[in-house]
Amino acid sequence: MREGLRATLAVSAGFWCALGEMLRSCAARLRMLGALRKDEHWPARNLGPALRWFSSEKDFCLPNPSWSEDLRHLFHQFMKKCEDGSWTYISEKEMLDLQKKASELSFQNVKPMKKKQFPSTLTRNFQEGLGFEYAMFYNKDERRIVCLFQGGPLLQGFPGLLHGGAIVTMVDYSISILSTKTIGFTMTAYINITYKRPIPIGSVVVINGQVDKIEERKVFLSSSVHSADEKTLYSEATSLFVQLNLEKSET
Ligand SMILES: CCCCCCCCCCCCCCCC(=O)SCCNC(=O)CCNC(=O)[C@H](O)C(C)(C)COP(=O)(O)OP(=O)(O)OC[C@H]1O[C@@H](n2cnc3c(N)ncnc32)[C@H](O)[C@@H]1OP(=O)(O)O
Repeated sequence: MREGLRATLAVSAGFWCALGEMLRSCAARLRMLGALRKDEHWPARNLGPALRWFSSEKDFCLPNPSWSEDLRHLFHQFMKKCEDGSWTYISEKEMLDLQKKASELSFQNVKPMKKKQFPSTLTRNFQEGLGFEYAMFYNKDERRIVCLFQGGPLLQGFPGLLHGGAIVTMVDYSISILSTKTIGFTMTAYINITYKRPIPIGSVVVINGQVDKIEERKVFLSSSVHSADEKTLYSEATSLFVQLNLEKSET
């Protein structure tokens, strides 16, 4: 009898503990949402207009008011490098054209997307200054890409620091454009990134990507992420991109 009572008490204590934990977690979430809603930058109330579609005409790679002095300075430096033709600026239109072409591909049983079915790429789905602010430059002869990147507050991981997933997203996106421009449409087979120093939110970093080797459909690339003054090495990555085998996948 006593054993039964003890077991019942243990079960009910466990139940109340679990319920308490659940309520505390709900309260914390509500507090967080409340705090975010008070933040004037929080876009949740305004998600509709925040979505950018394939058809967007605006060049989001050009400077906007959220860009820091460092980002503007580097952007103008690279625009100068474009004057002799060694480097070319990759406009939003060029990226969207690539994306549109990619959306028309039929491979690995994925049906081509209908026009306007999906919003723009992940890196462009944030309001100005809150997510990924970047501009890219391509050097065809050297098979290199440079991405000037300023990560906003919605990309936070540890307080005040960029999330590693956001960093690798920007690296992956930059070198995916490089490999696609080098041999045609490719997909990431692997990317191996080492995070050496944390990146503060809002700071400007320079992503350098280069093609190391091409073996038939395989493109091996390496990349680094440095501070704007090149003094700090934040991350390094090696990766393999594989050219899409469209013939194989269409069968
Ligand atoms: C569509 C792109 C648009 C880009 C335009 C840009 C702008 C606009 C869109 C923006 C887009 C951003 C995009 C970001 C980049 C992603 O985020 S891509 C998404 C993440 N990646 C994926 O989901 C890929 C999933 N994996 C796959 O689909 C397939 O495994 C792959 C990678 C396409 C390769 O498959 P496959 O064509 O059947 O090739 P397969 O015969 O298996 O392998 C070919 C060779 O590669 C080797 N290989 C394959 N995988 C591996 C591996 N993991 N490790 C080592 N070797 C490997 C094989 O051993 C083989 O070597 P060889 O025997 O020839 O020497």
